[in-house]
Amino acid sequence: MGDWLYLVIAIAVLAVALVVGLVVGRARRTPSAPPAPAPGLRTPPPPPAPTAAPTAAPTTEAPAEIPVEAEAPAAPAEPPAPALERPDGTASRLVRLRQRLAGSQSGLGRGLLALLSRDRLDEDTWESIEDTLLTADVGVAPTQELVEKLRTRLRVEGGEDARAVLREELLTLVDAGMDRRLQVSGAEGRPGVVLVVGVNGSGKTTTVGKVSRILVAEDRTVVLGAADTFRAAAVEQLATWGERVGVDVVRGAEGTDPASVAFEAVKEGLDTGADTVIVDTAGRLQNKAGLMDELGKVKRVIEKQAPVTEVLLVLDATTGQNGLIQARVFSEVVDVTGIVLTKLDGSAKGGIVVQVQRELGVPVKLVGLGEGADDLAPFDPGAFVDALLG
Ligand SMILES: Nc1nc2c(ncn2[C@@H]2O[C@H](COP(=O)(O)OP(=O)(O)OP(=O)(O)O)[C@@H](O)[C@H]2O)c(=O)[nH]1
Repeated sequence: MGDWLYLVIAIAVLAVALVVGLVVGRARRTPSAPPAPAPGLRTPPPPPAPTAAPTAAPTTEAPAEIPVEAEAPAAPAEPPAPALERPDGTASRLVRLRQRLAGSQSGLGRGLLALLSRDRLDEDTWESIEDTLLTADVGVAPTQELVEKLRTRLRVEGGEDARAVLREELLTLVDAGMDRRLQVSGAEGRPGVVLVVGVNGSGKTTTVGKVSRILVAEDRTVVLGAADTFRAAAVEQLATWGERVGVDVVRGAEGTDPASVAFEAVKEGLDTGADTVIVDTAGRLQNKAGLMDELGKVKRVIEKQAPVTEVLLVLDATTGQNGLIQARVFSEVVDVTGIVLTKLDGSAKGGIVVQVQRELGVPVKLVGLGEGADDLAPFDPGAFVDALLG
């Protein structure tokens, strides 16, 4: 009986120990509840449960197909459309370019004023005045005229206001009365057509691009015709000018007949109701007959659809007498209606304005004053003479 009692007690103790052990073990495995967040604080969302990395089962079978969505490469993002440039408006352009003009031309006026302000205007001084004018490319006849007038006026009126007298006479020489407006509008619902001519390297293509920016700044719609098909780079250059301001450029492959490109450009201008079509041309000056053939044909073909409203001759101001000879040839081949004098920023020879107007009887309408996209300004005689006088 005593043995049985010991056995029952031992079994009971064991059973209790087993139950206690089980309860403690479960309590350790059960995570405790997170503490309640303090009032006013936001608990960050729990991090996403990590997904198990797919384990590639070593198998000889073909790999299971991966869902298309997961496998398909992301669609290539559309390249962002290039932002269109907003060209300089006329007012800010003029202020900036006047300063540049003054910087390049002030030597001539300052030189003349220094000579005219001498106490005694002897023959040597007048000779120096003539030399200064000739060096600035004013030309022989205009120089003689100016010197004669200055001599007379200063003798009669005295030399107190030499600057005012010189300003007036220079203005007369530059001919402030000429009509310098660009004819960029057509009639009867047709676009204005501007034909741009000149020898290679004078700045034709650049001028076409710059003029288109002036028109875009005035909210006009423009089409460009890259009829300088002689040089592929010129076509590319014009395409870039057009892209920058969102202007359509009609182009042909290298060697295409320039007249057909000009025709297509004007046709597009008509079809789209553009305000102005500007046609760049190749200026090969191989011989006058060839040039006449080429430009004559371009003009004739354009005029089947709309009259040419402006023929701009582009001249490089740094080429002096050479530029004048070219100007003469072009004006015999086409009816030039306006001159664009480029690279005036790189030349102190602003006097070329006077000579070229005299030679051709056509006004300088625009001046190029740098390689920047908006470095082209309408020619303003008053501002020009003021720039000369410094
Ligand atoms: N400094 C200065 N450079 C200019 C000006 N106008 C044009 N140029 C530069 O002159 C060079 C020739 O200009 P283009 O427009 O290619 O000349 P182009 O007459 O069209 O010549 P082709 O395309 O060969 O027919 C370029 O490097 C222009 O940046 C200007 O007013 N000032």
